[in-house]
Amino acid sequence: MRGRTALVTGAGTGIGRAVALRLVELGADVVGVGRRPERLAETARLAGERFEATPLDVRDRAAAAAFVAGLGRLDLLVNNAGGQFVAPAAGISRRGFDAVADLNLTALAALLQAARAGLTTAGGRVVNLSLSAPDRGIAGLAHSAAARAGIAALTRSLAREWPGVRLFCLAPGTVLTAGVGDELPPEVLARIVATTPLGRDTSLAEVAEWVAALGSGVADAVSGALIELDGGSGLVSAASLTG
Ligand SMILES: CCCCC/C=C/C(=O)SCCNC(=O)CCNC(=O)[C@H](O)C(C)(C)COP(=O)(O)OP(=O)(O)OC[C@H]1O[C@@H](n2cnc3c(N)ncnc32)[C@H](O)[C@@H]1OP(=O)(O)O
Ligand SMILES: NC(=O)C1=CN([C@@H]2O[C@H](COP(=O)(O)OP(=O)(O)OC[C@H]3O[C@@H](n4cnc5c(N)ncnc54)[C@H](OP(=O)(O)O)[C@@H]3O)[C@@H](O)[C@H]2O)C=CC1
Repeated sequence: MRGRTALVTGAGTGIGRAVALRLVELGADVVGVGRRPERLAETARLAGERFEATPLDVRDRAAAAAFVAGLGRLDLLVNNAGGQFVAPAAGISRRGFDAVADLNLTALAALLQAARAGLTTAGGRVVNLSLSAPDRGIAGLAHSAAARAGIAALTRSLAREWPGVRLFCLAPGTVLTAGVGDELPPEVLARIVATTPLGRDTSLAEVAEWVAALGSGVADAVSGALIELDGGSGLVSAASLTG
């Protein structure tokens, strides 16, 4: 990855931080964004001088577009920033649905649009983070599942439209980050992991390694693919977070 520039959204915590650190380790120059400067500063401390942090809310269209345009050539874009709240569909208000759809799909699409010129110039690669089995439905995450299924469709569509740019949709199952721990009680996480065919979660290091591999060109014969990094959980039955 030496000599290549990568942009990682949500680089201050969890998966985003692990991805940023792995890319730096492999020689890339990494730009990391997120809303909380103190979280990004911690990633910067761990990563060293080839990591540059910029506080940015990806939902702020004007700021995000200006920032991405300023980067110029872009070899790798990792759209990792995302999240949601768990609620039955009947308990999700219009604002709640819009907030989750915007963060996880519409803002991501806008960032891709802004990055198109830089990615095309570089013959770049894109890894869009999603969730395992969104197209099979997730009880308790109707808004997020809809948005994440949209990411897979967006990834395929752009793979058809943007010649020379490779796009991947990487969909982890359960990755035991602090973020997921804040959203889901341990018993729910344990139940999901236990019903996974491989009987295990997906580690941060595994997600980071997949992003690095896809970003480095190992899968250059592929574009538009949905890769479910979930121990097979999506094959058995779609998850239910409501019991
Ligand atoms: C097999 C699958 C396993 C699952 C694996 C998933 C893992 C992960 O995703 S790990 C990442 C964990 N972190 C997160 O998910 C982030 C946590 N969530 C948030 O940061 C926020 O909820 C948000 C960014 C998604 C939305 O924030 P914001 O735009 O600031 O929204 P507001 O607080 O202003 O609220 C807007 C709207 O939404 C309603 N709302 C918020 N929380 C809930 C809730 N728990 N239940 C129902 N509704 C909620 C809120 O009330 C507002 O609506 P109105 O009241 O109508 O104004
Ligand atoms: N952990 C898991 O089991 C799974 C996670 N995922 C997805 O992987 C991604 C990372 O998850 P994980 O690391 O576990 O969770 P985190 O909550 O730790 O990561 C989310 C990151 O996104 C950033 N972020 C959120 N909103 C914005 C915004 N508006 N602008 C810029 N950055 C933002 C957050 O930083 P800040 O708040 O400072 O802005 C944070 O660094 C998410 O998209 C998540 O949904 C998918 C499947 C499973």
